[in-house]
Amino acid sequence: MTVLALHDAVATYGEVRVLGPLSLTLAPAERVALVGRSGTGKSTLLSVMYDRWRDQGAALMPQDLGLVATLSVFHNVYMGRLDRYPWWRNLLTLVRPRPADVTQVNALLTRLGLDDKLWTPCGELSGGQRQRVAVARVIHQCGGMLLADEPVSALDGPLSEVTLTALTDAYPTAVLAMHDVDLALRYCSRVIGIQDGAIAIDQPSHRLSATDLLPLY
Ligand SMILES: Nc1ncnc2c1ncn2[C@@H]1O[C@H](COP(=O)(O)OP(=O)(O)OP(=O)(O)O)[C@@H](O)[C@H]1O
Repeated sequence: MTVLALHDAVATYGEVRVLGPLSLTLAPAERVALVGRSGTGKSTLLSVMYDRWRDQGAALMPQDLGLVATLSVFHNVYMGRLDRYPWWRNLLTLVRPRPADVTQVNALLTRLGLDDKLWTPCGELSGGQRQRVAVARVIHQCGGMLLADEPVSALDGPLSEVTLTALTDAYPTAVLAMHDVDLALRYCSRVIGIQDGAIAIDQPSHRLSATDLLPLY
């Protein structure tokens, strides 16, 4: 991956500008936390990044997860790679999953504490379980970089740590919108604080403490 850049990016809804103009660069192996008050523009910035960088391999885990409730956990995770395979392979997998795919998906689910849910429809899972399925799907996708919107907001304690470790092992280059500033400081090398659609803080994590981020909230 080369350095990625946004120059004077702007986002509007109707007549209302909610983001920018905003510029930033992202270097390979840089892990960025986006922090800031609810409604300040973090999701909007992630979607601008996804629009710009998807052709360069960016993978997105959206805040609403985008799972198919009637399909099993296996099939939802498999969907991370739908566009890699021909249509007939994907169609066959719907009816009769290949053992190699099942083994691969199951290993990921085991790491995330979900292996007993392999064939459960996603509509029958708790919020935290569904969030981990979306994490497994984006890891399975094997993109060049990760854009994730609150990937562990429904998890706590060791589960949020296990999940963030799995995500960051799979994606050395990532931008994660996070509301937990302690996790953001521990798992990310750089913190960008967003305030009213603009960058208010942009610092390496080791130079910041949770108190430094309080003015954003
Ligand atoms: N579809 C939409 N139509 C109109 N306005 C929108 C839409 N989506 C978001 N907004 C507005 O854009 C602004 C930024 O929203 P955004 O979702 O990016 O914030 P956020 O920082 O991700 O919030 P949260 O932490 O609550 O997810 C907010 O003022 C919001 O009301």
